[in-house]
Amino acid sequence: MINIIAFLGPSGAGKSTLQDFMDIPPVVTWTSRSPRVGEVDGVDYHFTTQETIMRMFEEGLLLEFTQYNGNLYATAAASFEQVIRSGALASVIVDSNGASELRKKYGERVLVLGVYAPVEECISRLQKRRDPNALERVFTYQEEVQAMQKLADLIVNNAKDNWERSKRLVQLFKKQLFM
Ligand SMILES: Nc1ncnc2c1ncn2[C@@H]1O[C@H](COP(=O)(O)OP(=O)(O)OP(=O)(O)O)[C@@H](O)[C@H]1O
Ligand SMILES: Nc1nc2c(ncn2[C@@H]2O[C@H](COP(=O)(O)O)[C@@H](O)[C@H]2O)c(=O)[nH]1
Repeated sequence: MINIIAFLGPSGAGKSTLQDFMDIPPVVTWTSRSPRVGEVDGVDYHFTTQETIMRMFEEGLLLEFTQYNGNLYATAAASFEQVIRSGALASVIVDSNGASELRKKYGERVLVLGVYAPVEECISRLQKRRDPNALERVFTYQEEVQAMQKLADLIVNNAKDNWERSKRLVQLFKKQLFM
């Protein structure tokens, strides 16, 4: 039985877009980065400080945490315990560290959904988003795609001319989960 869909892939590939489209309740993770325009605390992330995340780690409250682009990102263990206990289905966006830890802890209950797009498209999407770290974010593109290829159970090519197929694939996949 699958309880957790973990979206994995390089920055700008379209993980959040496909997560929204799939419409499976998200697990809200923690970050020390500042909110982007339009992001809401408790919805997009629990926005907090590095110190709070480190304290949560010391108190054993985290399943894992990672550093990305100068900020910390963390998943709280309790969010997943609740999903597993209730037999619900939830989705989360993580990097390869998060995906590995989820897999280690919950095995077959986790499905890793890889999302990628060509690097030049990722750059232009991040620039359109006015991301101040657009180029830094794609420095690690190659290694993130390699990690995704190793860890993902299913990979979606989310290039712009493939959008209709990406949507169809995640829709079909969601249907399967409820059958
Ligand atoms: N198939 C697509 N074609 C064109 N634009 C797309 C496509 N998918 C997503 N986008 C756009 O690309 C931008 C980045 O998408 P999104 O935020 O979903 O990426 P992400 O993988 O979650 O990125 P990050 O890890 O940096 O948060 C958004 O503006 C989104 O609307
Ligand atoms: N290991 C974890 N990685 C996470 C978590 N939450 C997000 N992420 C990763 O960070 C990037 C960047 O996110 P952004 O919102 O600043 O664009 C994201 O793509 C994920 O790969 C987490 O809790 N743990």
